[in-house]
Amino acid sequence: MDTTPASASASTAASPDGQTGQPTVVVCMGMAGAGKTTFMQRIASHQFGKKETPYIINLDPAVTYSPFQSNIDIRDSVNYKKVMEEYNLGPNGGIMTSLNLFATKVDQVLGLLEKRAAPDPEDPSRKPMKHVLVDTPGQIEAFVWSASGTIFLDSLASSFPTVIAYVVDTPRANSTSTFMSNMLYACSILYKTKLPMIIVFNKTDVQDPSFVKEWMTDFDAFQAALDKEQSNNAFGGQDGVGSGYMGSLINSMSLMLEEFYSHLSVVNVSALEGSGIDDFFEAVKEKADEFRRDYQPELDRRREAREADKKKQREKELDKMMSGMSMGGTASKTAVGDIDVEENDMEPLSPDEDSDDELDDEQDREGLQARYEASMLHQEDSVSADASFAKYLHTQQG
Ligand SMILES: Nc1nc2c(ncn2[C@@H]2O[C@H](COP(=O)(O)OP(=O)(O)OP(=O)(O)O)[C@@H](O)[C@H]2O)c(=O)[nH]1
Repeated sequence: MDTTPASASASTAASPDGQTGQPTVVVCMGMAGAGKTTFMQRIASHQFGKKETPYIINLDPAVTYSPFQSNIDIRDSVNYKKVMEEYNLGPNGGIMTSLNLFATKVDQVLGLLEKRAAPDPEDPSRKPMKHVLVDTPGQIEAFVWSASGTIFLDSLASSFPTVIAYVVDTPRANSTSTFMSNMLYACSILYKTKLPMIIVFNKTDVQDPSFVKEWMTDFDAFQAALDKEQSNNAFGGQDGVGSGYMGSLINSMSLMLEEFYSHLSVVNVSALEGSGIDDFFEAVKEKADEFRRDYQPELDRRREAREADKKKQREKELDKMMSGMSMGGTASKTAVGDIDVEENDMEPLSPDEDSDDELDDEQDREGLQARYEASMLHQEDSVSADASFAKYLHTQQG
């Protein structure tokens, strides 16, 4: 599905200071209980403390208590409990269906964001927002692997630099196997979303995070930890068979993940105590630059490819139509000619007149082709005008 909004090119628009002047969207993800909501609250209050009012979006329909006020909250539009009742769904199905229902409003969400990101003519002193913070459901799969999650992420990324903050529960990642599971999960999110990622090791007030850096940069250190766990029979299995298999699997995966690690930013924070938040925003800045440098051209390339495909398709249809017309033209001319001759009592055409007619036919064809192309162009103009108008309406409504 093409979710590229009309404003896609806005992401490269530069402000007078040479910066793009656009807010960066930070999408917080993480397994249930990793501390996403606490982290969201912490980064939001950090921004308020710097007099940089963030724009907050909550996409978790099932959250019962939110310690911060959201500018856009899925719960204002969709009643998760009613969705479960009406569609006879369990919790995960309820979240996915609520997200699907809310995805129909993605244009409105973008309209509101764009309105808020643009200067306000009525209040020229208003500071442009720097960050849009998005909270997502703890059931990551319901968001990342659902159509609606893709629609939200693609739409945001086609309008603003967008980065993923993947929050990890550090105390629960201190064994090689849980660490590896977390990293594989993060890797699959990166692979699916194709967006720059920051891994946020949270709860560092209760777990020293130094092992993280060691395991991610030093293969021997990871190997040593793995051997230690294996010798304690941490992976189970009889006569060491299970542990041997797990050990070598984790070992090969850690080699495979080396490339993944090299593309990540890693920060250690305590959402509860507030440490590491400056480092986090430094990483966001870096990743936003990376988005503009590496991801934006790819997004633009994909959009251009889609447009080239559409153009090719139109040309194909035009060719089909023209060849249909030339066949139909001959057939109908014969038929009409026959009737004309009979009904109007006209003389049959002389060979000379016939060849003149072929020439006229050719000119007609060229003229028709030109008119068709012109009308297609006009249609394109009116489509983009419609899109701009729709966008304008959204911003007016917002
Ligand atoms: N010690 C400590 N506890 C934390 C930290 N961050 C979050 N917690 C605790 O971890 C628990 C889960 O935190 P939440 O913020 O609700 O986690 P979540 O990822 O939003 O959870 P879901 O809403 O279930 O997806 C809570 O008891 C928090 O107080 C931290 O930095 N340090």
